[in-house]
Amino acid sequence: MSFLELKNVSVGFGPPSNRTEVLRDINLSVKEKEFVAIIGFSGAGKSTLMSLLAGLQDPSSGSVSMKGQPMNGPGPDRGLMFQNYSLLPWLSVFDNIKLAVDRVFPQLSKSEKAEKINHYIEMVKLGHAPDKKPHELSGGMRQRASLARTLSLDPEILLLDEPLSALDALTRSEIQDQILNIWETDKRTVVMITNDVDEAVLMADRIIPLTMGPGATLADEFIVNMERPRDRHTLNDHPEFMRLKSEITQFMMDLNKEAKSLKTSEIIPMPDVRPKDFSLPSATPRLKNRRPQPSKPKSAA
Ligand SMILES: Nc1ncnc2c1ncn2[C@@H]1O[C@H](COP(=O)(O)OP(=O)(O)OP(=O)(O)O)[C@@H](O)[C@H]1O
Repeated sequence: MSFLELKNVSVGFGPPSNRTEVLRDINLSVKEKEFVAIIGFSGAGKSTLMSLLAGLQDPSSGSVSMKGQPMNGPGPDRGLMFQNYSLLPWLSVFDNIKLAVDRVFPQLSKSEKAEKINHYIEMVKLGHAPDKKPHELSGGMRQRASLARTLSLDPEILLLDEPLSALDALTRSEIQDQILNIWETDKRTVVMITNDVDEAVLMADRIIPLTMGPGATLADEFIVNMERPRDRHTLNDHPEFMRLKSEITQFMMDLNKEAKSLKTSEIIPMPDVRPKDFSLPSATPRLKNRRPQPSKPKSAA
């Protein structure tokens, strides 16, 4: 049985007379403890797909299920992490996480909650900053606080929606390593959306491209057959990394080219309409009068 499953799912927005089908005929089956990356271009429908997996969006047709049960709205068993950190600005790192822990684990004592919160703060290496407010943190630290909050809910599946795309390359690598460490130690199921081929190959077991929208669907998957833990320092020389990177990049470029050629073939022929001449007969002399006219040379008497 699949842990998470989408069957023939389509999602459309707008009234029937002006409907846009964003996702069409999506089939996805994620196994428990698997790390799946979905890669796609901006605007393809990646966030819509993530909202479906989180239970924030209902499919227009088809079914979404987790552990064999139909998905009914969002729940703490699915930990969602976005590109924007969504921390409450007036609360410290500790209190931002506490807010979530209070909600999901009301039965825990105060000290049990504090232990749990501190455990995840340490895990994401923010042990020096539990009392800091979001505006006192760097982007990477905010994203780590957001990761700690997501993890503190003990979700069965982590849904990561381009969580690192706003970060600089070094911070991004650091948090990638932390996510991988957590995934390797805790062995949770992860679905991550990214637009970065290197990131997908470094982290995932399988990479599934999302085609260009409207009517985006999942293309054939690429299996990442590389031993773990993967060493980012030697990755660029790994033949499997090089092969996958080149094949996936080529596939995505072909998707882009195909989408562009579809768009240009959709040009609607327009009637040959010429604009009417609205100029006033008096306009030219009036304009002329604004400029000082050069005085005419006096003719010799
Ligand atoms: N609630 C909505 N109502 C109408 N259209 C929507 C809605 N949500 C998304 N869309 C449209 O669906 C398409 C896909 O949006 P989505 O945010 O899923 O793309 P994306 O791949 O995540 O983009 P990006 O990478 O730029 O965030 C867009 O054209 C968007 O305008």
